[in-house]
Amino acid sequence: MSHPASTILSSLTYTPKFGNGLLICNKRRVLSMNMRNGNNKKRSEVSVGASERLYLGLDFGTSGARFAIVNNLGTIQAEAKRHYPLYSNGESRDWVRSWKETLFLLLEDIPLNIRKHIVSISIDGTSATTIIVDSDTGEPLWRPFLYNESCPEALPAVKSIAPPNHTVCSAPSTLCKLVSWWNRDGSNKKSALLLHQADWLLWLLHGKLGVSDYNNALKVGYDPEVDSYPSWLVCQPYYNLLPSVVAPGTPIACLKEELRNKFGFQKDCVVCTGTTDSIAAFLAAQATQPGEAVTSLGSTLAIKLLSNTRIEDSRFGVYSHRLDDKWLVGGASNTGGVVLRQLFTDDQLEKLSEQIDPSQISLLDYYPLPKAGERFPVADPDLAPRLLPRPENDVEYLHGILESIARIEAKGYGLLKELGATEVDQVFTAGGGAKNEKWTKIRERVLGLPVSRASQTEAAYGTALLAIKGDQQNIL
Ligand SMILES: Nc1ncnc2c1ncn2[C@@H]1O[C@H](COP(=O)(O)OP(=O)(O)O)[C@@H](O)[C@H]1O
Ligand SMILES: O=C(CO)[C@H](O)[C@H](O)COP(=O)(O)O
Repeated sequence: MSHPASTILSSLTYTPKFGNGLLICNKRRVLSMNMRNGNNKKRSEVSVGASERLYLGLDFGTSGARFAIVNNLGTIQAEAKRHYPLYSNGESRDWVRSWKETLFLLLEDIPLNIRKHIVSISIDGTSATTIIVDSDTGEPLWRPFLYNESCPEALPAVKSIAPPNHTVCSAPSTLCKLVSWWNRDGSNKKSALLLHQADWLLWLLHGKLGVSDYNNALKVGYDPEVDSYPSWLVCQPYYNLLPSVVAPGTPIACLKEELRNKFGFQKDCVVCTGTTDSIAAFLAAQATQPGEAVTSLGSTLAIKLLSNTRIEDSRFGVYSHRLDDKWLVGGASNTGGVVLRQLFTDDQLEKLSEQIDPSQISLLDYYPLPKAGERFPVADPDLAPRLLPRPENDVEYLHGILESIARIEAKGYGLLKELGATEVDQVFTAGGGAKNEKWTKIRERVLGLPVSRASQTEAAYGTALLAIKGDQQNIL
């Protein structure tokens, strides 16, 4: 069974290069948009060949969503990103409304002369972000469980049915979220269905309810090695809530007619299953050899190491996603950019980072977390943040935080080696932190490995590769 994007990666003969012209608009409109053409000059309108086929990848990350549009050579034609609008639903945030609005705003942001050339669409979302919906209408029955939300009260029940140290045996797992909802009084168990964030957003486009991919379904218990749910899960009373599962980048249906007519997409534009955001980042980096790894430095720190061996150990938050005949071994920490954003603006990060000497070891020893709770390389829902003592000098403070996050990254890769994964020999960086060259140097020193910025740092690019794969399957 091959991972859909791996054959795409091998067939890409063109390493896309692009300029960096940005069109910054006000908040209500697109946050930024790049439009390219083959020779990389930024244009207000990209000229598209009359018969050119374009591919749309949408990344729904932690802090915002982006799209990348590529041609069949992987050349970027357009990109844009938006922060999520803030809506509240009583005392909690209305994430579902934010995600849905952002999806259709991003579709509107695509220039019309590009939209009509898009023949395939895919979406990635944050892993284990879970929505329980009405199986008839697709409308959410409850608020979503976010990727980093823990349901420790469900852990004993999950541990009682799953094999020891299975991926689902961790409080933030999708299965713990499902069991937590199932055990709530008043849950409408009769017509309920579990979807992941990417599945639900894709359903808005194709209208076929109840389909997921084997990356998103990993943390509810799906086994990508045998391509089925395990028997210990099939016999559970909530089994019928689980979505059907296919490979990422599998065409599900054509874009709904009402959307085709509203936005001016191609008549036969297909909508394909997606993946998770850190796998999309791995696909974007186009790492193909065992030992190569991608660290996603987004709001969170997620590491993915291409390994010949599959490793699973929920005691440390380690699990493996399937990629072709190999495994993406890794985990996701709650540390990362979200802590930086709590303390500094992006401009401050840039100016303070310029003053850091990455060759100097920081003696400040922090564990930067946005709040209590860690998933990997320590799986502890009660682990407290450690960000004190704060020095007078913010350059010194930021240096200590960046170095402490690098130490967490190093601990993660060291743990994968101890557990038997292929040893890491090169790290590519994706996500917002990839632009910080001083941080890259600190990480090289702490990891003792070559660290570089991935050729494509946006997960949306990896998801656009899945859309290419879906178009090539011609199965609709
Ligand atoms: N120069 C920088 N150095 C380090 N981190 C940065 C820098 N600029 C932005 N970031 C961080 O990048 C993160 C956003 O990255 P992104 O990949 O968009 O996140 P996500 O997809 O998880 O929402 C923010 O948390 C921000 O703090
Ligand atoms: O941290 C996250 C959100 O950004 C996700 O948990 C991240 O996607 C890691 O999960 P996976 O390894 O399943 O992709």
